[in-house]
Amino acid sequence: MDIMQVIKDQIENNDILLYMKGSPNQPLCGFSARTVQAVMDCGQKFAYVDVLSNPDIRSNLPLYGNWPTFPQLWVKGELVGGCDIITEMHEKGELKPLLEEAAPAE
Ligand SMILES: N[C@@H](CCC(=O)N[C@@H](CS)C(=O)NCC(=O)O)C(=O)O
Ligand code: FES
Repeated sequence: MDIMQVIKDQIENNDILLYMKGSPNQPLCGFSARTVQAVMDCGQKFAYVDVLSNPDIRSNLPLYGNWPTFPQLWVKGELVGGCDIITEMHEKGELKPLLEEAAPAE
């Protein structure tokens, strides 16, 4: 499948999706570590893609979303931001309500 279609499917099929370096339990960069910590603090389930083990996604997602770096948090099909934006939103108390709104009701 076309890589842009793979990315589109991932974004459309996961309401909370974090593209990061490494995994939530083992982030492999400080930017990804800080971001995944903020997301985990909010207590909702989320999907992630490790761009270090997916080089095609690493090289093409920046074109897809017009955002050059990782991490990238996508919520309900939209790019919310990277490390700076997500940690700032978390500090302001804005991240948790956004993720609660996006998460499927249990
Ligand atoms: N200011 C950025 C910091 C993230 C950043 O600079 N990421 C770099 C280093 S991890 C990156 O993704 N570079 C492109 C690449 O490694 O493919 C943010 O808020 O997310
Ligand atoms: S991997 Fe070097 S700054 Fe993220």
